[in-house]
Amino acid sequence: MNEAPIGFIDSGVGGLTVVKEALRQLPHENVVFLGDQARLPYGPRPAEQVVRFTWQMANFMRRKGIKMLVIACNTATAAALSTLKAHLDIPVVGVIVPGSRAAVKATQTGKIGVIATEGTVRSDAYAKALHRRNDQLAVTSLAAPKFVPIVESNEYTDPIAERVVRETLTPMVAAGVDTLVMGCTHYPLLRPFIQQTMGENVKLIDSGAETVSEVSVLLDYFGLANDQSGVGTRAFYTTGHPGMFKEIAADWLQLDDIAAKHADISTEADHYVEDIATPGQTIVVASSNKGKVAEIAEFFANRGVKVRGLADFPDVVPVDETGTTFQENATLKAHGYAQQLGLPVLADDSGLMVDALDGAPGVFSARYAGDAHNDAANNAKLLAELGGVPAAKRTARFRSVLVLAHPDRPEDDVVAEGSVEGRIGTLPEGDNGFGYDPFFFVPELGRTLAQLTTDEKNTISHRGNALRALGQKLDAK
Ligand SMILES: O=P(O)(O)OP(=O)(O)OP(=O)(O)OC[C@H]1O[C@@H](n2cnc3c(O)ncnc32)[C@H](O)[C@@H]1O
Ligand SMILES: [Mg+2]
Repeated sequence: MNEAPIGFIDSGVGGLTVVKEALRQLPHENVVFLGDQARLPYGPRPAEQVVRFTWQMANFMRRKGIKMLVIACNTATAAALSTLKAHLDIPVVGVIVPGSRAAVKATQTGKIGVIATEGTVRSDAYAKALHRRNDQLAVTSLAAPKFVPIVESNEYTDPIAERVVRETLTPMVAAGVDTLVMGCTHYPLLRPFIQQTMGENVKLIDSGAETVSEVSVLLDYFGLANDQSGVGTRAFYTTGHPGMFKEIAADWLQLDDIAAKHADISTEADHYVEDIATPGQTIVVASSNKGKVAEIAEFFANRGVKVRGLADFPDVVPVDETGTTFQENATLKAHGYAQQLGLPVLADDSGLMVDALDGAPGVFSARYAGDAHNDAANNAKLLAELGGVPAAKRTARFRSVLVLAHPDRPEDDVVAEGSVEGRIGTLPEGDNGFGYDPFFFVPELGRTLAQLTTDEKNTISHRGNALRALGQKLDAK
């Protein structure tokens, strides 16, 4: 029995048509889905770029500890399946072969139609796969570039969708096929209009649904099935906005409690990398600041890595921050604790730099008012120092420098930094975060850092930016 999840990746929500089928055919399996909505459509993009985007999705999924990867996207299958299969040591399944196999089985007249994105049509992947099975088949391929945007904008039941489908499929109707492959996982959402246009006698092939039957066979073949009783876990990620994603997902999957999360995959390697941090791995963060540890833990949770703070090591001797720069202090902390614990350690030294105060409190941010970590006293002192300074002159930034140190390779530090620009307010706003967050106003968001969730704060904060930079450096190593 294997409890690891199956990963499904797509350029957008289309892959959900495959997930829907997986939930029906394989209810015990744990499922992770990622849609790259921020960069769709994939169809018109050059194949070389689709390969890079697909690797970023695959590397994100590897961090989730998946046991099998399903490329629930025809464009990505056509461009990237062979390279992913060649490098990954888990089974990788694309949607084109299962779709072709079903079409060969279904046709009576040998006339098969394929509708797909420009990229898939250009690759000729379906015609090749069909002809490999039977070179007598007459295959008509047609690009339907307008279908994906209609589905992604949640207009797939509108009259306008019906008109677009009718107009696009005119040449396909004229071709007189008896079987039509929906060669893009978005298209099954338009199925009623496609069937109506093609006529009741034309058999529609849902490549995604066929793929799940293949997944099911492979799970048994490789002994990877999950026999747990009850329904498996489902995790949904989108690189776009979770709001619209949830609407379509809830409608299509008929689930009302969909928790969709934003995923940032821009820092994932766009090629094969060997050392992906895998679930179960633990990182020790050299900090006794709970807020800081929570933010770093949230960042790594998205990558399946567990974070432990110094609170988990009560016997450790505190390391003094005697440096004059963030980097010196972060280095002192990372090495001091790595030596004591004999484990790789990540340290953050960070602080607030206010322009009107010549960069203060800077490295002294934690102990600005004297006692270390008295947030209320630090904030009171900050306000007093800025008394009378007008809003426009209250510009400031947070900076974070991260140092990752290895106990046995002290010369091998990985250093990364990040910052975020903002303005110091006059009244505290919000209850989240820590330190100076309630006074740190981010103009683009119209909110303070204390009004954001941990996840939201990480997407823009100095620490989030530093963590993403660190991830990139580790992947490049
Ligand atoms: O040294 P460790 O144990 O990691 O915890 P610390 O809080 O002492 O951490 P620093 O020495 O790096 O001091 C950073 C201080 O800067 C401020 N600060 C840093 N990042 C912040 C953030 O994201 N939000 C609000 N204040 C922050 C806050 O006052 C922190 O105590
Ligand atoms: Mg400190």
